[in-house]
This record gives sequence, C-alpha cells and structure tokens, in this order.
Amino acid sequence: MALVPVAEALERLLDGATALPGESIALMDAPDRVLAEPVVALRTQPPFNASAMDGYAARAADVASIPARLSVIGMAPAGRGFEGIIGPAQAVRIFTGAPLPAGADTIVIQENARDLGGGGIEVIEPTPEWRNIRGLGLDFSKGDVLLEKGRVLDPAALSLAASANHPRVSVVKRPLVAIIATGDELLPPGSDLGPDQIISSNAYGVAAAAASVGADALDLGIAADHHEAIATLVKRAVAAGADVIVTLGGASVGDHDLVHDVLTGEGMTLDFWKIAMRPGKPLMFGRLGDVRCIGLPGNPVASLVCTQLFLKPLLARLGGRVHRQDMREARLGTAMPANDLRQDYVRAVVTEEAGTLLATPFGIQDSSMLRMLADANALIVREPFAPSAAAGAACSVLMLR
Ligand SMILES: Nc1nc2c(c(=O)[nH]1)N[C@H]1C(S)=C(S)[C@@H](COP(=O)(O)OP(=O)(O)OC[C@H]3O[C@@H](n4cnc5c(N)ncnc54)[C@H](O)[C@@H]3O)O[C@H]1N2
Ligand code: MOO
Repeated sequence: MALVPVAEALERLLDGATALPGESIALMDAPDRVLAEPVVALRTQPPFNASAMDGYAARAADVASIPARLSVIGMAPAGRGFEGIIGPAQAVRIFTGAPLPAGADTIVIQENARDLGGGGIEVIEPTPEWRNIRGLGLDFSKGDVLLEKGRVLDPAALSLAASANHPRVSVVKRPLVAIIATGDELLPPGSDLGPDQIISSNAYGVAAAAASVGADALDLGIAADHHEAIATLVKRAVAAGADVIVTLGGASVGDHDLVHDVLTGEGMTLDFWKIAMRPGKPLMFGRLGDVRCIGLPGNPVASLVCTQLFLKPLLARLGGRVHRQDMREARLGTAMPANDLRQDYVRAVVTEEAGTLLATPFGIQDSSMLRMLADANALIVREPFAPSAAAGAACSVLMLR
C-alpha cells in the first residue's frame, strides 16, 4: 500500500469533524470553554441613566456658571435611587452607580463642590449638561448578541455573560479521548521492572496534549499483546462515550501488532494505515461508528509528533476550536542531507539571532529518544524528496514551545 502523504492524511482524519453538541453549564465552570450558542443580552446595561462619579446630581442650567449655590434635598447611593424630583437650585448627594434622579441632567463631582453646612453646597467649577452620566444602555441593550457562537470564554466574555444575566451558558461538549497502551513489555511509572520491561510513557504526553486543546483524556491503562485484552479496553472506551480512541503501539507489521485486527474486529472501518512521515509511518486511522480511532505508533517520539500533527487538530475541531500549528521560517544551523519519500519532522533547537531564527537539528533522530524531544523546541519540516540543504538555507520549523 502506498504511503499516504501527511497533508492528505490530515484531511481524511479531519473530514466531517465538527463541533460536538452543546451542554449547559454554570458560568463558574465555564472558563476557557467554547460557546455552542451565542449569548444574547437578557437585560439592558446600565438599566437606567447612572451616575459615573461620586458627587451631586443637579440641573445643568443651575451649574453652567459659578458660583452656584444649591440645596441638597436627598441622597442616592448605588442600589437605592432618590424618589423625588430635583427642582431649580436643588441637588441630590449621589454616588457612583446610582440612578440619576428625575429633574437632574448633570453630575457635579464632589471635588468641585464645597459643603456650606446646613444642607447647602457651592459648585466651584461650571458643569455642562450630561457630564459624568452613563446613559441607559451605554454598555448593551436587551436582545443584543454579545458573544458569538465559537467564542472561547475568556475572563471578559464570562463577566459579560454574567452581566447580561446568564447564570449558565451553552458550551461545546469537551471531546473525550480514550487512551489505550498496548504491549507486554509495558508497566506504569513507579513499577519494579523485570529485565525485559520498560515504562509505558506515551499516554502521559498524549493526555497533556489533549488537555492543551480543551479535551478530556481517559487513560484506560495497558493492554497485553493479545486480542482479548485490547478488545476489552476498546469496548470500555466505546462504553465510556469516547469521541476518539487512541491506541499506542502495536500499529506496525510485527507478529504482536494486533491493533488493526482488534479494531476492525470491533467494527472499525479503516481509512488509512501508514503515512509518508518520519517519525510516524505506522499511523492508522479509521472510524468505529461515530468514534474516530487513531492508532499511534509505539515509538514515543512518533506517538507525540503524530499527536501534535493529527490528534490536536482533531480534538480542537471536535471542541469547536481553531488550532493552528505554529509554523515559522528559519535558517538551518547545520547542513542537512537530501530527504527520501517521507516528510521528515526533525527534532531541533531554534534560537533567535539578530532577528533571524536559527534551527539546529540534533545529530541523532531515533524515534525512541524522549529526552531529545524534551530538549527540542521545534521540528524542522523537510518535504518529501527535499534536496540537500546547506547551513544557512531557509527552512520551515514547527515550534513546539
Ligand atoms: N519491519 C518493520 N518494522 C517496523 C516498521 C516497519 O515499517 N517495518 N516501522 C517502525 C516504526 S517507524 C515504528 S514507529 C515502530 C512502531 O511500531 P508499533 O506502533 O507497532 O509499536 P510497537 O512495536 O508496539 O512499539 C515500538 C516501540 O515503542 C515502545 N512503546 C510502545 N508503546 C509504548 C508506550 N505506551 N510507552 C512507551 N513506549 C512504548 C515499544 O516498547 C517499542 O520499543 O515500528 C517500527 N518497526
Ligand atoms: O514512526 Mo517510526 O517512529 O518512524 O520510528
């Protein structure tokens, strides 16, 4: 079977992936969630003409020129408006946020008034009409669409939704990705290892990547290399309502690489298996009903590079989010040989020198080497059949952090 080009593999994997249905949640639980429906104002804000300052509500005609002496006939704190009407040469002591009393059409800030005692004040600064007043509906009016569907609920959006009188919002369900590690050699971190065993590491990075695009991960642990063990965890993933099942390892051609057979046995329709990419050639993708199944290669670096390139965009889509890879132009720090048919993602360190990014690849690129991946901050992307390139040549890099 010909290897599927990376761009085509991504297209096929994302085909038909749209935001999951909405769910209603309390606003306090909604930070960083994505709106499934627009937020429409249930009220007008401010709901009355409001004082923007502490001072005196007055008639502009009385305070247009100074000196102006007024008698204070009442008080209007926020939350309790003055119920009378302000007449000529009268004022009401008012505080920020209080409704403008009837008859008043300006606010004299208290710094511009002197208390004369006995209920009188003298205004010492002329104050024009409508000064220091927030008009009815200055912020928004009932029925306004305040936040569009797809908006990520950042702090300002959350406070706005609250202000519009919504205790709950409808947000896109968080995608659920079930993760199944496979391999007789694997044990969880903290284990006493036998001589032929290693630690199962891939699920941790995959789960973190899922969380970084707003998805939930369900770690189903490690299945031994036999059909029933893997099938049991696949069934568990489906029963848990996973939107995506990720298997780790067992995707290649070895006698113990059972993932394909198990998944198809459970009803998966294979879309593609094996792509023109290094690392990550054994990547598998299929659909089990509505559940997308991604078979990640076992080699840890291949697992995580495929997660970056395929799983994160898919989960972002399902979560109603836009995901862009952070691609930059750089210069090669060292020469690179010609590439073969697989698009290469070369672990590298990118530094900035005099405004130019310099990408220096690591000398060894074995896809088992997690330490080098953790030391890398970027992947140099080499197109299939790219010719050899000299140090200083332009290159594309995918920034990882
Ligand atoms: N004859 C061929 N052999 C291999 C090919 C090939 O095309 N022909 N492809 C190679 C490539 S590329 C990769 S990548 C690996 C991936 O194969 P699998 O997906 O079947 O992975 P495994 O064989 O199960 O494991 C490979 C390697 O990774 C370790 N591993 C597996 N799972 C985990 C985990 N959860 N955490 C940490 N490490 C894990 C496993 O112990 C192996 O060392 O196949 C090549 N072979
Ligand atoms: O995907 Mo494999 O990791 O190319 O080594």
